[in-house]
Amino acid sequence: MSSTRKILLILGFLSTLAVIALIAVAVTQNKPLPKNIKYGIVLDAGSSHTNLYVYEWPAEKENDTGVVKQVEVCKVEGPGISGYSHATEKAGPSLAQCLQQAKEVIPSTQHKETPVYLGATAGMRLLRLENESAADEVLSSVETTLRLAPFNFQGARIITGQEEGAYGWITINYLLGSFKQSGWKKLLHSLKSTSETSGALDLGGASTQITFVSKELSSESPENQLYFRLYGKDYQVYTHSFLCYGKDQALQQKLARDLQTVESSSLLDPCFHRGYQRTINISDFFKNPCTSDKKKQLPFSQLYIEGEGDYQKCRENIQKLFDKTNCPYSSCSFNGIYLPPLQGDFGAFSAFYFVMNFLNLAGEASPVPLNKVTRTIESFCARPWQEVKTMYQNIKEKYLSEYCFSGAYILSLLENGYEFTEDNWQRIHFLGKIGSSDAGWTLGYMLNLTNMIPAEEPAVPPLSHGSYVGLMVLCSLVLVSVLLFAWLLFHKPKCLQKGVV
Ligand SMILES: O=P(O)(O)OP(=O)(O)OP(=O)(O)OC[C@H]1O[C@@H](n2cnc3c(O)ncnc32)[C@H](O)[C@@H]1O
Ligand SMILES: [Ca+2]
Repeated sequence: MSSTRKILLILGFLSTLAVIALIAVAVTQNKPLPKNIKYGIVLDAGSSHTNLYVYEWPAEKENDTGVVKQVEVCKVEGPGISGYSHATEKAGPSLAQCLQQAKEVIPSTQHKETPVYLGATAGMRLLRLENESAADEVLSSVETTLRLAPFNFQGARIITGQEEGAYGWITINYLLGSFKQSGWKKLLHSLKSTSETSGALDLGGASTQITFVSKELSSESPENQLYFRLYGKDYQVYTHSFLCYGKDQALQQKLARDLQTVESSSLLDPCFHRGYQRTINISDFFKNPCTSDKKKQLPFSQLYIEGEGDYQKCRENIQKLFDKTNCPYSSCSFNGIYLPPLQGDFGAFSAFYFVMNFLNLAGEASPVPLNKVTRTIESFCARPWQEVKTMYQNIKEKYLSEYCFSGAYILSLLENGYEFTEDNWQRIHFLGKIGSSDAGWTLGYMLNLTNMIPAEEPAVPPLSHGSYVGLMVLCSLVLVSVLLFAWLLFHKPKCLQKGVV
């Protein structure tokens, strides 16, 4: 054997060893490690009820977008916490059952390190205006209960309308993947979707929020203006929260107006179905900050409402809630509140979704045109109450009786209030969930408070560890093949030579 051949043989042998070693490394390094999962809990203490959400995410991917997902939602029995103003000590204990459920979902070893936040919205904002000490007592009752739970209590507070709007916007854009990342992921994402963010429309029981990125956002109204730097990109966001314009309080406002002109204790209401009857207690009616400016002495203590089922009249009636007379800015929504030109797509959730979904108008596949939406709500309102009740026996009477009003109110708010038109109506997407997570402010709130959304893009190598090792193995294989080929070519072994038997 010549010495060159010997060297080549040794080289070949060493290369084979190197390849085996590389493959072994690649296999062992990429063995799935036991997952390190983190959890977080947020309680959404809304005006109509409280929801407890449990979120989870892989610890090592904390700063990526779209990794946090909702794994549990628990609806607290009974009213929202503001409904305990006459028995404030009961507000905290009402949360016990959902906290128990969270204890069962989250492994007990993780309880102590799991943060729990409670954010209260418009119901508590109203109670604070009406009776500040009752609001404080409700908050301290829920704080006591949350501190007794085995989790890491991080606060119970009333969030502002601005926060509610902003966190709703962050939630949906985080879940939709609108906050892009660098490198390969960015490239992959840009093939799938546009890099624009979506606006957020939230309709609660007591307030409603509109939030979207606006290029034309001037400094006309600084309180409606927010700046975010997320994953290395700047966002100029417009937001406004209308207190008393959630769907329950809007109905109260409408009734307060109707009460100004009634002559007897009965009222024919076009926003309820024909044959529907409801009685309203007048004594507490004007204590509510949403109706107190319409306070009136009435010669009766109860109001008897009878449905009329007339959509057009109902719309005209509701329209009066939106005062379009004064606008101190270049453009306004209503009540003299600044609104820049509407821009981009919108995700509309909570009651926007509940109502449109019930009426089969959420258009999950493709948006339903505005004229069809109007026609559907009009004919729903015209149906007699007995027929509606028989058809939907499993739906709570409170919800069922108000879908006509709610449908008309949603159209009024969007068309008269924000001035959506036939054209940009199609850019509103009614959504309840995105993936497994509910659309709402809670996820954005937790992402912010746990610092999971960095201002700058996290510095990530373009290749993951696995891809790096894989590429190394591939290159080595190519190298060895080339060596082997070269050796076969120049030193044809005897066994491959023609004529050898
Ligand atoms: O944001 P705030 O104003 O504090 O209120 P909330 O958080 O309690 O409000 P939700 O979005 O939970 O609900 C909005 C409204 O929709 C009602 N609602 C909830 N689920 C519903 C359903 O399935 N069908 C119809 N209405 C529903 C609820 O009673 C409220 O009046
Ligand atoms: Ca809400």
